[in-house]
Amino acid sequence: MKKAVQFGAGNIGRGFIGALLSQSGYHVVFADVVDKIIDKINEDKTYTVHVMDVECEDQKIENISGVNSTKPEAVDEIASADLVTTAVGLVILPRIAPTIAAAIEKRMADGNKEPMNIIACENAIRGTSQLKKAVYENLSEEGKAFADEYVGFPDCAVDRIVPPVKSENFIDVVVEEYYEWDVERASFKGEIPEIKGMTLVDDLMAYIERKLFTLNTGHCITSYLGKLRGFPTIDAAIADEEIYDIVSKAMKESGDGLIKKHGFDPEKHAAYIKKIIGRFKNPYLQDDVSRVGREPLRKLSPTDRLISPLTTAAGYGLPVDHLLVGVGAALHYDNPEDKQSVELQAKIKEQGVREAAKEITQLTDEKLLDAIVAEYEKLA
Ligand SMILES: NC(=O)C1=CN([C@@H]2O[C@H](COP(=O)(O)OP(=O)(O)OC[C@H]3O[C@@H](n4cnc5c(N)ncnc54)[C@H](O)[C@@H]3O)[C@@H](O)[C@H]2O)C=CC1
Ligand SMILES: O=P(O)(O)OC[C@H]1O[C@](O)(CO)[C@@H](O)[C@@H]1O
Repeated sequence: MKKAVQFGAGNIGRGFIGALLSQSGYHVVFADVVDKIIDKINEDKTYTVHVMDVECEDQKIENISGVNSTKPEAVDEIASADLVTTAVGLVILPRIAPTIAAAIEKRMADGNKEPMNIIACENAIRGTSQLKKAVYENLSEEGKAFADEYVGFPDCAVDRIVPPVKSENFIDVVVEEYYEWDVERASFKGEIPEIKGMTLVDDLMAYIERKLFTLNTGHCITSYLGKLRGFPTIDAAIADEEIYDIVSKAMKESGDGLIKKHGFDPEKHAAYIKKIIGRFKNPYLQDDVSRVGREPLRKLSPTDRLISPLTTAAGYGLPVDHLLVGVGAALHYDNPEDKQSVELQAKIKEQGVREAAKEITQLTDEKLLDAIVAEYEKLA
């Protein structure tokens, strides 16, 4: 049986990627830092994915085990794996890189020339490439040459909404029915693995931007406006007519930029937006606005879901009024439990909103910055 190591036994690890791999005939080793989860996986050897949507279904996930990712056993598991996937969060990738590098060195020492592929399933532009860079920083020169030949690093886009939902068994997960996992065909080494639900694509950047700058753009604007108006969850926020109006128009503005940039079909893109807003309304997910808005500094960075669509659309001379409202709302995000939100609010207090926004977004267009400040002030 083929073996996959899934770094991160969290929502996406258990509710999406690990589940698909197990359903595709892999033994899945979950590598995490939380022993409680690892121990439970090893004890039960199964958990349930509750698909809760228009149609509901329970899926039993089997052929699984767990390992603490910081222990030497994790290196051994990777050294004998066919596939490694991650869903740990972008900031964690550099922390798992030394373990992956050690496993590649071990494969080389063992003379194991079977190809292995590593895919980072994170919300980011080319997350796998970022992981590869960190792994190579930890490899010897021989290790790098070995990895060049036998280790593939395909980038991907991942789309499934999996919020943490309390259930009787804490390793069970609640997911929406929809999922999309687009992986760059050209970067695989060896035979491309057959995985149910994985779509091979050639123009990955278009897929990443389509997902990140449609779903994630609309989702985070819903969360920031929802938080400002006291809505606890995404479905409650999107039910507010004004929020719905701003979010759908912001997604359209982002979409118009994407259509110009990637040549998407406008009708199909409008249908894609409509489908996503329908997903935000799923009442079973009870998705907390603070989860979706988490880490606002990352979300306000130049290449992420708020600023990149803004600069793309503005670059084509297209309207960006509702994206600007989204940025203004994000700057208001105030959650004492979120380190980045605390840092954001401290920066605004210290430097004023214009200077803080300029530093965080790295925008140089003075008119856009003026408009962001105006939206921020309107929302105050
Ligand atoms: N939850 C969602 O709906 C979606 C999340 N994503 C992305 O997937 C990634 C994971 O998100 P979630 O699953 O929601 O987060 P999560 O917080 O539920 O899971 C992350 C897991 O990584 C583990 N972890 C932390 N440090 C680790 C380390 N050094 N080694 C191994 N495991 C470690 C944590 O203990 C946790 O179990 C993020 O990049 C997120 O942006 C992408 C699409 C959907
Ligand atoms: O995981 P991030 O990047 O913090 O953002 C949360 C977003 O990711 C998702 O979990 C899935 O794409 C969305 O639910 C949400 O828009």
